[in-house]
Order: sequence, then structure tokens, then C-alpha cells
Amino acid sequence: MKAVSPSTMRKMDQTAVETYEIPGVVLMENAGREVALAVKNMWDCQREDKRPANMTKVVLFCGKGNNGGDGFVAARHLANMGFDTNVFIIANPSSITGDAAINLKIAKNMGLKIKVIDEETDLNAVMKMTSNASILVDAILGTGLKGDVRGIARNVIEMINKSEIPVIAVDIPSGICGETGKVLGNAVKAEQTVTMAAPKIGLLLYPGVEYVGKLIVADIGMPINLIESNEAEAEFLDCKWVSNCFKEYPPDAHKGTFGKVFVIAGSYGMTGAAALSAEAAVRSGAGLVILGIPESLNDILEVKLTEAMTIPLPETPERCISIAALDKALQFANQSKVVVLGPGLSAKNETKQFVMQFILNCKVPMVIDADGLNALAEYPETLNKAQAPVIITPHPGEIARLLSITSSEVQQDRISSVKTAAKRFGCTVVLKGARTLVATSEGKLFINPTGNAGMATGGSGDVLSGIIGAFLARGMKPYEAAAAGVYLHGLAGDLAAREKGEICLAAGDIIDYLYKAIKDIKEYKDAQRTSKYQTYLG
Ligand SMILES: NC(=O)C1=CN([C@@H]2O[C@H](COP(=O)(O)OP(=O)(O)OC[C@H]3O[C@@H](n4cnc5c(N)ncnc54)[C@H](O)[C@@H]3O)[C@@H](O)[C@H]2O)[C@H](O)CC1
Ligand SMILES: [K+]
Repeated sequence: MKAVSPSTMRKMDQTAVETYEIPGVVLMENAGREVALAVKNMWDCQREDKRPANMTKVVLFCGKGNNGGDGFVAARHLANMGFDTNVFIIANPSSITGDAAINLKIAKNMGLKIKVIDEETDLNAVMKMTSNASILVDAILGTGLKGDVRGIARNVIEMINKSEIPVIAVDIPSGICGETGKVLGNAVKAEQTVTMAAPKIGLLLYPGVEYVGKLIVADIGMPINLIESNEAEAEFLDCKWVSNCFKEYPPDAHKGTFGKVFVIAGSYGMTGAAALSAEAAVRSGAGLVILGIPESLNDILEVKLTEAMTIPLPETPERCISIAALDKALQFANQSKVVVLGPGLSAKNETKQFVMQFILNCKVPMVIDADGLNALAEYPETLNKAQAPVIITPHPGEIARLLSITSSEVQQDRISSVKTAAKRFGCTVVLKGARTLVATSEGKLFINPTGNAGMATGGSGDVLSGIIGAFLARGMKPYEAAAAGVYLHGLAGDLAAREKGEICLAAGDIIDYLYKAIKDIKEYKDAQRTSKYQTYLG
């Protein structure tokens, strides 16, 4: 599903009105009606929870812009549905213009209860009037929010949050930046958010995610080709998108069809990283997996792994891969379809030199992770000199080192960090963490919804590198392998957590549940092919 920034949404809105000649008031009508339906739905659910049926009070807080306009439309429909509808306008009504003013007028003409909140209003009294409401609607600020929330709106947001009454936010919880997901001053904590036409990027990123609650994307009649156009900045990964990355293969496919993955990993004390990465590649459909490992560790890996082959490589006295391993490693690499470089390699100087030389001379696509990335910290531009496409999979600390900034600067604006790295180093970048991001050097951006906190555990990244390597070897494009890889890695982690709980989740569990995640995607694709109700699936 496409996701957009507020400014792109505004442009699309303008094109819908000016080029497609859809009157703005029609879009607002559809938006408000969708909000009213969401309120009705939530209220029905509350009744199932044995709330008294006579509690029909709904309070809508409307700002002076079009977000407030959506609120006036919703109020009108809610009144028609029989709700005791109360509107508070957080602005001077005379400052309301355009489509919002049209809808305020209709609401007034219908005799709806409308009150104004201004600087003089006693908010304690408003809170009392609100206290017996079943649902609140936040239509204060949407995509038009600029800077930290100012004035009375700020106090009203605080009051709404204090009330502990479930809130449905219109388009964006007021106070959340639709671009970055940051809290601008303070923000409404919603139970549900009905966002118009396409999700705004800030609703999909932390901390925004925590304020959105359940996200509903409302069809407001915006032409689909406008939403699907290249102007949309990001793809919010879903089952449908990921399933399309899996090609059909002929029944006579052989090992070579699915590609050979050469994993270079491991050192003394870190044989687990090597095993996890190689095993994940085996379980993600690689035709053949070969693991290059410091020679004295070979026997251990022979025991740990069954399907993957192992290749002993020359090692340092500390039992890490040495520079003397370069020729042999390159020889195997260049006979493979893909190389995974990095898990558990150690930070020894000689191994770092090996990594640098390997990257410069390898002729096949590479997935570079962990110590592979640490080795690049001093000369990250080495990535630009790679001879084939590269995918890097840093966590915030690793990308920070590559960009010479701090991890907290990365976390402040993850999108700009991942995009900058992809552009600067000419590769596909997977920025790990809650809501993993994938960016390409051409500017494509993907946001991953899957995964859970239980996956923040040692070895989880090693598993990811193996999955991406296998997908690349199966013939996916680098951005597809990276995006499908993070989605399925997260989904497998979610399935594992459902069974075992987040606390007990170990990286190996992600591998164990990969088959289920991949099967889900495959079944989705099969169902899509055979069902005549394609658009309703998933
Ligand atoms: N295609 C669509 O997505 C449609 C969206 N609709 C709704 O319209 C809003 C956007 O409306 P807009 O008038 O541009 O902006 P807002 O209502 O969000 O707010 C504007 C209003 O807010 C004041 N303001 C700005 N910054 C601050 C601040 N920091 N503190 C306090 N007040 C602030 C400013 O005075 C502005 O006047 C979108 O979200 C949807 O809900 C359409 O209805 C249908 C099409
Ligand atoms: K809002």
C-alpha cells in the first residue's frame, strides 16, 4: 500500500480537484462519512461489551481547517444515525472558510449542538460536559499542522487524553507530524485513526504508531491512479506486495535455478552467527548454501549444519578469517550467485582488511551485515566501488558510524538517514529497528509493519542476512529481496512470538517459523490467482 507525506497528499488533493474536477466538498463529504461510520462501528462494539445502549453521546472537537471540516460532516451523519452529537469548535467560527465553512453552515442549519472553545473557555467545564460521552472525535489538526501545537489546541489535546474516553482521530492524531511520526508538543492518543485516501508516513513510524491505535485507510473517492502514481514516497509493505516478489518456477527447476549463496561468517566465540545466517538461507529457498568459516572452526560448523556445506578458510592466530583467505574466498564467491558477508566475523584488523579487499574484488551481489559493516566504518565509500549490487543491513549504531553521525541523530529521522546512506553509498540499505526501513539509491522507500520487540535478541540480524541472501539468489531484485526479506523475517518473528511469547523468543525460532510465514504469502498468491474477489483478499 502506498504511503505519502502530508505535502504529497495536499498535491494529490489539489490534482483531484483541479485536474479530475472532483469538488473538494465531495472529498470532504466522503471523509466525514467514513469517520461517522467508524464511530458507529466502535459504538456497536462497545455495546457488545455490555455498555448501556442509551449512552449515545459523541463529542467532536473541530479545528478551523479542513480537518475540522471533516469533523462537521461526521457530526451531521452521526446526528442522522441517532447519536447525541456535540461539536466544539477550537477556533473563531468566522475564521473558518471554504469547504469547512460550507459544512459548518449545514451543521448549524440542522440545529446541531455547537459550542466554541476559545482562550476564555473553562476547560474543566468542557471536560465535565464530555465526561459521559461514549466516543470522542479528534478533528483538530490534520495534514495542515505546522510546528509544535500552539494555543488552546494544546490544552484541549491534554484534556482529551486525560478523559480516557476512546478517541477516533480524523486523518492524523492531532499533534503527530504526518511526515516523521514525531510528537509536536503534545498529541492525541487515539484508539483508532481514520486516515484519508492513503496512510501518511508519520502514522507508520514511531512514536506516531503509538498514538494512532488501529489504522483505517478510508476510500474518499480519490482516483486510484493518483494514489498509485510515482509521487507516493513510500510503500507500506503488505502481503500483496511481498507475494508479488515470488516468481513462479517450472516444475523441472534444479538447484541452479534457485542460486548458490556463499556466506562468509564466524570467528572464535561466534560460530552461532555463521550457523544462523547459513541456516536461514537454507530455509529461505536458496538452491545451495556454502559457508566460509575460519578453518579451525570448520568441524564445529559441520556438526551444527546439515544442508549447508562448509569451506575452511585461512585464519589468524585468534581464529578469525585472515587476509590470506582472500583468493580462496573470491574464487568461491565468483562461482556463487550471491555472497552474505559479515555475521560474527569479529573486529580484528586483519579480518577488516579482508572485508575491504573482498568487497573491492567480489564480482557478484553482496549482502553485508554486522562486522562486515563495522570494517567499513573508516572508508564507507568502499561500497561505491563494489562491482555488483550491494545490500547493507545496519542497525542504527552501524548506520550512524557509516554516516559519521550519532545513533540518536539516526533515530531522530530514520527516513532521512536511510535515504542518505542509500544515495551516498549507491546501494540498497535496510535500517533495522522497530518499523525497519529499506531505501534504494534511486529513492525508493519501504516501511515494514511486521516484527516485535522479542526479536531484539542476539542472532536476529544474522537470520535476516541469510534470508535476504537467499531471496537475492532466487532472482529477486535487490530492493525486492531486502523488502520481502524484512517483511517475512518480521512475520516469522510474529508467528513465533504468538506461540512462545516475546520474552522467550530466540533467533533460531525465527528460522523455525519462516516456513509458516512464506507459506502464508504463497497461499495469499494462490488465492489471488484463483479468486474472483481479488480485491477483498488480505
Ligand atoms: N485528500 C485528502 O486527504 C483530504 C483531506 N481532508 C482533510 O483536510 C485536512 C487538511 O486540512 P488543512 O485545512 O490543510 O489543515 P488542518 O485542518 O490540518 O489544519 C489547518 C489549521 O491548523 C492551524 N495550525 C497549523 N499549525 C498549527 C499549530 N502548530 N498549532 C495550532 N494550530 C495550528 C492553522 O491555523 C490552520 O488553519 C486533512 O488532514 C484531512 O482531514 C479533506 O477534508 C478531504 C480531502
Ligand atoms: K486530527
